[in-house]
Amino acid sequence: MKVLNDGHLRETAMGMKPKRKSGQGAMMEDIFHLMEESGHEQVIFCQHKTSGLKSIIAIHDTTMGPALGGCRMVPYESTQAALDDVLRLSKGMTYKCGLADVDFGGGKAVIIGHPERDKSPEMFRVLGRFVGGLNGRFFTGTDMGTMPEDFVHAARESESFVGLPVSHGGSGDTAIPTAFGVMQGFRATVFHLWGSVELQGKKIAIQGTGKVGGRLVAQLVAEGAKVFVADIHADRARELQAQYPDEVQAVDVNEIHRQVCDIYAPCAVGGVVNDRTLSELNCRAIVGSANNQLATDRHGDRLHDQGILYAPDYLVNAGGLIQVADELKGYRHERVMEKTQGIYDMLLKIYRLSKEENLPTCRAADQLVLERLHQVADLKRILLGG
Ligand SMILES: NC(=O)c1ccc[n+]([C@@H]2O[C@H](COP(=O)([O-])OP(=O)(O)OC[C@H]3O[C@@H](n4cnc5c(N)ncnc54)[C@H](O)[C@@H]3O)[C@@H](O)[C@H]2O)c1
Repeated sequence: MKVLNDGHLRETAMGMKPKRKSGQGAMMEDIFHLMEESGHEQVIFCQHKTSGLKSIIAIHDTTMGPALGGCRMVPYESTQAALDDVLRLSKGMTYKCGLADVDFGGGKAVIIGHPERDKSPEMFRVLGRFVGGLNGRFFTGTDMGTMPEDFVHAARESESFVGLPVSHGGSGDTAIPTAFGVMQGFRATVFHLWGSVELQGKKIAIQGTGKVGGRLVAQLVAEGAKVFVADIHADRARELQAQYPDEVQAVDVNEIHRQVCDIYAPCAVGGVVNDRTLSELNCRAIVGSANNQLATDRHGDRLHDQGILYAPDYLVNAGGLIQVADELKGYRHERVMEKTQGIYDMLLKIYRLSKEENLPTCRAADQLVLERLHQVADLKRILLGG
């Protein structure tokens, strides 16, 4: 088995920047350097002239099973930017699958193009054929810039697609298990800090009140928490305040991370724990659904030094992944929720490991992923007959 590089998930995918040479052939050399640095197994470039498809598929690690990860459509400014993104995101998926205890590895696809101008059914059928050609090594579905309907076209060409509309056999809105998983994160965190899972009276600041954040507000209010909300669409936050005048307070979008509270819950964009915000935080813990909340692992170290408990985002927001992974076994909602509940125990395990070894929680989580990878690799040494 290849050994993953520790950490650096939130750094560039490759850790160290390779030298970029000019001239023909330089790109290929760089790609192998990048793949070696980040531990990738395979990178596939796909292009199709008629439909205009330009896509990169990155398979990071299949020790635990076929690679699984969304397909993003972004008008990247260069092929290199697309490559960097797909390498970073696919590696992140290995870590997410590792802690979510699903039998999948890390992968991701990107399409270079504008989601509003460049899409066509033909483009997604072509993607379907390229993904199908990987013969079950990679499964994909929606991500930024792609919609369940896009993959209805892709699914005509291969069975390697998840997250289709419910009318086409998909499992529906992943925000439901994602929010449920974040609630497990809240409970484990208050239990670790205050010895009880009760959220009654806890002050929780939610940044982003969309599909996940909006659900969290309703669930937290039902449990008696005091909730602060902020959204770049300020009307969304104000509507929630109007709906729950005694429990919810709308806050300026630039102030939410400074709110004096028990838990700060980033549920919008990544990189919110950075050089600027670190000294402005007034929370006891950070637990939220946003991907890549730490600008770099170094910011996770700083949180640890500041005594702020950080729930690793790739564990806490794994409910959506658990749902789409379950589609490939014949979707069962109860099974998804049961597995998502496991986020509670896994987070407590990370908090304990962090305390015992005086390790930042983001590094404790990475360590557990590496242990799982080694365990799975070891059991796969046993030959299956037939
Ligand atoms: N939906 C899922 O299943 C899922 C799964 C895993 C991770 N996540 C992550 O959780 C986060 C929220 O997902 P979602 O499905 O609720 O998305 P969403 O688009 O429904 O909601 C995001 C909300 O954040 C607001 N927002 C955007 N930028 C903001 C900012 N700078 N400050 C405050 N608010 C801002 C938007 O106006 C929107 O209301 C995203 O980072 C997403 O990648 C979601």
